[in-house]
Amino acid sequence: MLKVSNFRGGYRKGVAVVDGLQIDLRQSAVTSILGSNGAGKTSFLRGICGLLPWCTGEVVLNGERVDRLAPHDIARLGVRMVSEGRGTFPTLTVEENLKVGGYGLSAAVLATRLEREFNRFPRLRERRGQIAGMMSGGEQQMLAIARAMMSDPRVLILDEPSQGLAPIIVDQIFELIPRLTREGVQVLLVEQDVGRGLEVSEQAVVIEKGRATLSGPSRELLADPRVRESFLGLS
Ligand SMILES: Nc1ncnc2c1ncn2[C@@H]1O[C@H](COP(=O)(O)OP(=O)(O)OP(=O)(O)O)[C@@H](O)[C@H]1O
Repeated sequence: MLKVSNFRGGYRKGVAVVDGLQIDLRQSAVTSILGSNGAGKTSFLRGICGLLPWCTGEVVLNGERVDRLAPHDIARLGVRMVSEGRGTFPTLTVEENLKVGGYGLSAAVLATRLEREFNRFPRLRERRGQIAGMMSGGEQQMLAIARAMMSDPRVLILDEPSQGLAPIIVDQIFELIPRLTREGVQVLLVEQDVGRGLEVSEQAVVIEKGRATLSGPSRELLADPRVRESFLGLS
C-alpha cells in the first residue's frame, strides 16, 4: 500500500538528514527501520507524514502520490503515527483521548471502536476515566496506540514504542504488533533495538547517517555478519 522512493529531506534547505531512502510496505505486514541515535529514523517517518520542512522523492499510498499533501490529509488517507514520547493529551481522560482519535466517526461506529480498543487493552477500560497524564509510561503508550487505531489506519507508524518502558511492558508492546497486523494494518516500526526490530518484522532497512546501509528480509539481516557484529554485539 505504501511505497516510498528516493526520499531525501531535512530541516534546513540543502542539508539532507535523510538521503535516498526507499521502502515498499506492500511486501510485508511489519517493516522495520533500524539504526542508532541520530541516524535519521524519526526524520524519515516525519517526512512520510508530511511533517519535514523540505523533502524530495515519492510517497505513494494506494497508488496515489501523497508527498505534496498536508499532514492532516495524509492522516485522513490512513497513515497514523504514534510518536516517540507518546503525544497523548495529558489533561484529557483515557476515554476522551480515544474519542479524539475517532473524531468525525458516527456515534455508533465510535462506540464499536471504543469497545474494540478496550477489549484490546483491558487496562485502558479499567482506567477509562483516568487523566492520561497521570498514567504510567506503558499505559500512555498503550493509549497512544489505541488512539491511533480508533481511526482504522491502513499504515500504523510506531516510533520507538519501547523507549523508556519497563522490560515487561516492552514485551507486551512487541507481542501486540503482530496482532495488529491481523486486522489488516501494516506496521512501520522504528526501533533502536535492532535485534528486537528484526525479530518482529518481515523486512527491514538499516540506516546510518540518513542512508540505507542494509535492507532486505529481516531473517536474512539477523544472520548477516555485519548486523550481528555492529548492532547485536555478536560475532
Ligand atoms: N527539529 C530538528 N531540527 C533540526 N535538525 C533536526 C531536528 N530533528 C532532528 N534533527 C537532526 O536530524 C538528524 C536525524 O535525527 P533523527 O531524530 O531523525 O534521528 P533518529 O534516528 O530518529 O534518532 P533517535 O533514535 O535519537 O530519535 C540528526 O542529526 C538530528 O540532529
